[in-house]
Amino acid sequence: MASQPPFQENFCSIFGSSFPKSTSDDHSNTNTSTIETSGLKLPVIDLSYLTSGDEVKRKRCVKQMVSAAKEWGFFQIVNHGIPKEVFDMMLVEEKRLFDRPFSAKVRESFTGLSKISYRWGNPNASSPAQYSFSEAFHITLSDISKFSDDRYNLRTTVETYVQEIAGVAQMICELLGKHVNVNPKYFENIYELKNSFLRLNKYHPRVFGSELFGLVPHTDTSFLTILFQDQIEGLELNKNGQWVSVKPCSEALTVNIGDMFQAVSNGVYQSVRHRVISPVNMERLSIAFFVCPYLETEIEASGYPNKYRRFSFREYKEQSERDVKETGDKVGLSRFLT
Ligand SMILES: O=C(O)CCC(=O)C(=O)O
Ligand SMILES: [Fe+2]
Repeated sequence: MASQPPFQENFCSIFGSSFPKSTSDDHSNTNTSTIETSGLKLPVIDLSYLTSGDEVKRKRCVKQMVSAAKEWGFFQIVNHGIPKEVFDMMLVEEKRLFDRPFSAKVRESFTGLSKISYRWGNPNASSPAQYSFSEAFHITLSDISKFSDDRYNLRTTVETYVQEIAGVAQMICELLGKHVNVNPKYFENIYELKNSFLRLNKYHPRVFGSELFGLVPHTDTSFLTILFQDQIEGLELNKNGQWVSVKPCSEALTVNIGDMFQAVSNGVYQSVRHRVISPVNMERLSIAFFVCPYLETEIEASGYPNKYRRFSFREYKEQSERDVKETGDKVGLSRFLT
């Protein structure tokens, strides 16, 4: 039984059978050409300096991270301390999950997850450039204990993964937050933030030779996102209007600032738009961990004058969902300016 969602049929039923030559066709106002990172180098931060006992090196490491969060909104981390087996096991489980028949993946209560945890394509797309050729599972931390089917160690593998990645996220959030006087209450115990979630992404090879989006350009709604990916490229971030490709590196995790961190840092740290270009002739897998507050958490900027008005995370999410439904795109923080 087929595991792949019926992307082509779905795309053609929405937009007709004419595929765009490339997604850039629909972005006439923006510069969509990608440049290599050779000239512009995404910062790589060696986290071992944080615990080496050398205060000068520790400070330099924090400074690098702070600069990257301000200038790029993205950086890669190496020597983060998570054993390789944790990622290997997680990839095995991710593959297994996506390899299930499509009919099982869309079925309610599959593995104890709710129906909305599985997503594919983009039901809100109003143009080809808003369509994502990928499928994903959203697993909130509060869902993990509900996994009914642990035949393949899915629950234990995901629990271990989240524990490890939440530890790294905790350290980064605290360091970045402290530097710009963000209220530490936001990052008190990240592993307990049950609204945080994992998003398992599977990108399908491009069809009809067209350059299409695996994931349409977006910013993350989280405080912080930590991404693990296989060795297939495709992720691009926008720096000063240009798309810069992020080179896969087996030892590195990619970290990015989300909208909530931009808000609480009063715009000092940048939540940057990024996208995934569909791979050629092969599949691509990634796992993103999103640190999110509870729905009722009040998000307050910490600066003078405040750039953003106070809002709850629920308000932000509901507004974004409405905007996506109406326009195919999230308007984001610009709606919450003072
Ligand atoms: O798969 C990737 O490289 C990026 C994933 C991403 O941006 C997301 O899930 O929000
Ligand atoms: Fe993202």
